[in-house]
Amino acid sequence: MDIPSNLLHNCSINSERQNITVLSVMSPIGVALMVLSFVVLWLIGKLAICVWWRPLMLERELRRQGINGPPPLLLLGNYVEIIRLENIQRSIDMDAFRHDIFQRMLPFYTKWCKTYGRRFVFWEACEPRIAVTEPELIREVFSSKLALAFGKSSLHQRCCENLLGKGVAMANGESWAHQRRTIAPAFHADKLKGLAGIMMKCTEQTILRWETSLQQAEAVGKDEVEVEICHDFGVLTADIIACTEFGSSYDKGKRIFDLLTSLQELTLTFAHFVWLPGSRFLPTSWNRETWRLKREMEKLLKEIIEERRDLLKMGKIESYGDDLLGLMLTESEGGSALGDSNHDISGIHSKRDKGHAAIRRPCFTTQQIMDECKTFFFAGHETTAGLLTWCILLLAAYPEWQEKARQEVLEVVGDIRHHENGGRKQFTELADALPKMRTLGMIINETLRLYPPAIVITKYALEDVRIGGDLKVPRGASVWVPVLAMHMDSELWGTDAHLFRPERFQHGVARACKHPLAFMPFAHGPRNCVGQAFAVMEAKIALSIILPRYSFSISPAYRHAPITLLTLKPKHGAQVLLQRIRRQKEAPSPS
Ligand code: HEM
Repeated sequence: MDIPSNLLHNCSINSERQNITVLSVMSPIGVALMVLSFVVLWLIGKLAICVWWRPLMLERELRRQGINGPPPLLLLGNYVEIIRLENIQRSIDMDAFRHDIFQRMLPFYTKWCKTYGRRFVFWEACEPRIAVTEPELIREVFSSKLALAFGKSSLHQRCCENLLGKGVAMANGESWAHQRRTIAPAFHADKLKGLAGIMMKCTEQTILRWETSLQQAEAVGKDEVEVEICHDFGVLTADIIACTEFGSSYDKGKRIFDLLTSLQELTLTFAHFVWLPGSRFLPTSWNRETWRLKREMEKLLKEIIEERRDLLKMGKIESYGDDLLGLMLTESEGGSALGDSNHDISGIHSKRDKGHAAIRRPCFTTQQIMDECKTFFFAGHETTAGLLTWCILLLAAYPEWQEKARQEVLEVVGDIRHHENGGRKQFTELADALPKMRTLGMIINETLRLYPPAIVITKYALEDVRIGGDLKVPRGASVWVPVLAMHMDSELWGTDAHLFRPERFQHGVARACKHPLAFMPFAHGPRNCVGQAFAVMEAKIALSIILPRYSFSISPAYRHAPITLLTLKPKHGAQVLLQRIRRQKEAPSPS
């Protein structure tokens, strides 16, 4: 049927008039309210998907595969139970310097393992973690093949946002691959040798402080003094990383690290609230203090970066230098101070790599350089301080190993204080001699086995991943590897797994236990610790300077109570008694 055109015209005029009337009737406040309610509804919908719908789907998927676990609470997951069990353990000290600390450190794991088997799921807020201990599965998760499929979860990233920003340790996918390629060569053996001098000088500073205390004790007729090495090694490793990162800009670098330390303390205190959606945007006193510290720290970092750029522009320096900052600055301008950046992670080829050389090497922005600087400080400071602390505590408890290590150092490099005027040659000689210190290497490995600074490693699935043929890790779930449990597993290490026996490493790491990958203090694969060689070199240098000069025994004040505060630490500090070693035939000083 034909509709007369004038009728249609009249109709459309009428509806337009109605629309205009509706809109003109609504006040601006009404429009704003309407928009606001849409936004609120959208936010509620999004929140419901994140905290309820998606976790529900993940839980169903895992249950379908026969992976069960303790029932999670909405929003909190199993946090309440985890914290409750941890608090019980933390409130008591151990009765002796025993090393079976696994039950103490991961009480919830031991409990749920018994109920649900070794492969089970638990929830940190809205994120499921699948506990996995089969070495072959772990090998696959750490492999190059899956390096881009696993990464860091958003909860993890939120937790560390103020400390690490989007640096390599928190990056995912292609962004991670680029950052890793760029920084990895800075940690290669040839570059590290050049840092031996800094490591020696910083250790000398620590020793100077001990000397002052010893002289005061000797003045009142005592021949030993108590030192708290957890603090002292914290200062030492912070000094080393500040010098190696910023070189000549050390003073400002030190101030930055003080700010970062305060930021870390704040973050740790309030870490339990990070799962609350939006909590980090609220103007609470904690957030305001965090923002202030972050602003001040980034201002200083920018100043250091700009100063270095200006010096080069004015021709006062020939290159950006070979401290870590210098290497990254060269890269930021498209240079190649870091050389061919494909070493460590060969086998990972992102989509962009193929054929696009220009895209393959995008430059670092100033923000990225700042985030990398923060990352090196955090990743490289407490971890190595922990290694040194536990190592000296163990040597204090096992004097026969202390003496073996001392004799080895004396045989390989002698008492290093006699070469203080040796200059650069002496530093490279020391760096070259480090691999010969095999006993020290075995002691360091055994320390890292019993007291690994990172007691768990979590790998978040950025896409659906199938591992071991039978396990599908859905996107949004994580594989959770209890490193400490693997290191203490008597099936892998034998019935003496809980004992300090450095000799188990005498034929190398691969033959120390039944599976070559069961020892993983630095993780494995392309996303392992980029600073591994740096850390071992630092520890060996510090020990080879300290051991020939002093002997250690455990102080009666020491209470054995390991806890995790980012890394594994002694809760009440690490008090040892320090005594000067007087050798009968002191070699004459070359000076
Ligand atoms: C005893 C000392 C150290 C231990 C036990 C250790 C352990 C680890 C572990 C287990 C990881 C993997 C973490 C994960 O995937 O969740 C890691 C990553 C990392 N470590 Fe270390 N670390 C140590 C020292 C250092 C040092 C000295 C530096 C730098 C100066 C450093 C820089 C890094 C960086 C940048 C990453 C992230 C690598 C990436 O995601 O590609 N670490 N470390």
